[in-house]
Amino acid sequence: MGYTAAVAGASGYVGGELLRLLLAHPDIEIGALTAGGNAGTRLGEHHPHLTPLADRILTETTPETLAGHDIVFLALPHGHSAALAAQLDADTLIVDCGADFRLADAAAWQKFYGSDHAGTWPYGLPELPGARAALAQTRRIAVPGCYPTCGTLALMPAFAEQLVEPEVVVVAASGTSGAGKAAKPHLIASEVMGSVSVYGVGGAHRHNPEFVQNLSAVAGTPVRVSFTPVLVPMPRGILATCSAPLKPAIGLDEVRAAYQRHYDAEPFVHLLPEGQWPTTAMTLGANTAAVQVTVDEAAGRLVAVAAIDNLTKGTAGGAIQSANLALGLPETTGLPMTGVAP
Ligand SMILES: NC(=O)C1=CN([C@@H]2O[C@H](COP(=O)(O)OP(=O)(O)OC[C@H]3O[C@@H](n4cnc5c(N)ncnc54)[C@H](OP(=O)(O)O)[C@@H]3O)[C@@H](O)[C@H]2O)C=CC1
Ligand SMILES: CC(=O)N[C@@H](CCC(=O)OP(=O)(O)O)C(=O)O
Repeated sequence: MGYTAAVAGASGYVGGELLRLLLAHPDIEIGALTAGGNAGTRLGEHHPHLTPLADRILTETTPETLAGHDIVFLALPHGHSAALAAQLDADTLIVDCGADFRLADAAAWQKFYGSDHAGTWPYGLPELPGARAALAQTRRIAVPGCYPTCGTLALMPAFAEQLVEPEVVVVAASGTSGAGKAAKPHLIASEVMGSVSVYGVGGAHRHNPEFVQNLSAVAGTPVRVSFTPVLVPMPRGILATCSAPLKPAIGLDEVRAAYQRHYDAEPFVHLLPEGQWPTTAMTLGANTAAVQVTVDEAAGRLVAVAAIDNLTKGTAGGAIQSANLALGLPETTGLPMTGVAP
């Protein structure tokens, strides 16, 4: 059976990546493509790489243009999803790539996003314990932030198997497409190109509460997270380096065995052979996460590193992976396992 999908925000980076992946999806046909100020323009003006769709005209983003599809992917700035979702059929599968429905803690939402909390939808990270069952029964999906996808996958087995204390440090480097295509003051090309910089330091980044939510749920106890994002001069990719104090008497063999138990059967999470470390390049354009873990004996810490493509596993690919589950399709349908190199 075939499904139709509308993409709202089709002129943006996430919209473009959704369309690249949907063009290869055997069960989903691409329907309406919408935008904001760029409504009325050709898709090819924004995504010249999407040749088969180049002459499609972007329409306005309204409940009417999005209605009548089986699936609606929302790739819009934060704050737009609730009003649109309220006017679409309850039967429509809505996959929100924005943050509006990710957090369960209304106070944390208010603190980090400064607006009223819209609500909470099932969280689209299928690798988390219990997530697949929730996604299989929902018509509403909140796609995770790209940093939390990467860092949570790096640390999940350590918390699921109680190997570490609930105190985490995450330093994650991202390419610039994570910020979207709209001009931002900290993304002036001549300054970004020749430098690496931190931002959102000291617990200020809005992905902090998302990390806390994910890791605390897995650990079954509140986890404190110190997260520092780093901007690097490349278009795509996130590399998260994460560490936490090991519980007494936990060694490398036990740590590796735990990661193997959790990830050996995961289609998109690749635990690398011992000694090989993730790079963003190995995940470029693929819906995969590359993960490695070791023990720093002198420091008494577990160190885990994960790499993803922020636009693929980090957003659009993860969104389609979760949508596949909600539609009852094989989870891997239409999603690339292989990247692009060099
Ligand atoms: N980039 C990433 O790596 C990730 C992004 N996300 C989230 O995905 C969403 C999309 O991000 P991204 O593609 O990077 O952002 P972009 O800035 O690249 O694209 C935003 C899209 O939304 C449209 N838009 C903007 N304002 C409005 C409006 N008022 N009404 C209707 N449409 C509007 C834009 O249309 P127009 O061209 O007409 O302005 C464009 O199509 C965001 O919520 C983002 O936080 C989530 C995880 C990772
Ligand atoms: C490099 C960069 O700027 N990255 C973005 C995160 C992208 C992401 O995951 O987006 P949302 O949580 O907004 O959906 C940022 O730090 O704001």
